[in-house]
Amino acid sequence: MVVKKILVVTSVEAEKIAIQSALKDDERFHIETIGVGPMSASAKTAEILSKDSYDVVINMGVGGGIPGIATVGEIVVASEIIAADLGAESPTGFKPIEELGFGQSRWSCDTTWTKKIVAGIETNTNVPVHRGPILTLSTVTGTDETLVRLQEQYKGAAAEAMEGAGVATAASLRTIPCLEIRSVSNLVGPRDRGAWKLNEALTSLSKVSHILKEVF
Ligand SMILES: O=C(O)c1cccc(C(=O)CC[C@H]2O[C@@H](n3cnc4c(=O)[nH]cnc43)[C@H](O)[C@@H]2O)c1
Repeated sequence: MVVKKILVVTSVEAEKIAIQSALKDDERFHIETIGVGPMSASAKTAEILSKDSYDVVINMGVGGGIPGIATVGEIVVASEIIAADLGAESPTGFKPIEELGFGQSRWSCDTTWTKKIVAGIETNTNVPVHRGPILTLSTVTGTDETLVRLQEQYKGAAAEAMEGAGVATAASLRTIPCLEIRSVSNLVGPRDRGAWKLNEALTSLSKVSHILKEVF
């Protein structure tokens, strides 16, 4: 597939600036901010996609790493994007939206592209990289209890963030493939906002953005 136009969406301006510095000399990339959380992400991505045509949408930004899998400064490339809190609680556990018969909570990310991105990062940077499911949540996880529940529910999940499933929803309505790449700013678990390493994560994000020019 010839990729002529790529939409990269981030939550906030700092993420956009980190990525733009790496991609500014490649006109195929268009970078926009879409706000924090799945609702804003979905609505704003849908609006952008209604105005121009794109071959692929990539949600990039900082995220929480699942302990034991991905740590601060490392990169996670989504194999799958999962709306982790979309469903219903029940006395026997969480039921995803598919089980309720109302829609979709999982979007697969193109294997060829994601493996090429991982290989490119491994070959050309010193930034450790993982490929695995990335969870989307409306609420940032802030307790060990929630972390353990998510780890049991979504075995192998590598990171969590707040926008991927919203972006994937908007992209899939136009049958445009969607990818998600997160740079880990903090570990998922008990809330410790002071421990978030935003600068470190933004530096890694900028480093790995260069790879996208080779992959597409
Ligand atoms: O101070 C807080 O506890 C807090 C609550 C909600 C949002 C924030 C933000 O700073 C925005 C989060 C922003 O960054 C992504 N992100 C980064 N780490 C995580 C995480 O561990 N879990 C979920 N999202 C995370 C997220 O995608 C947002 O765009 C702070």
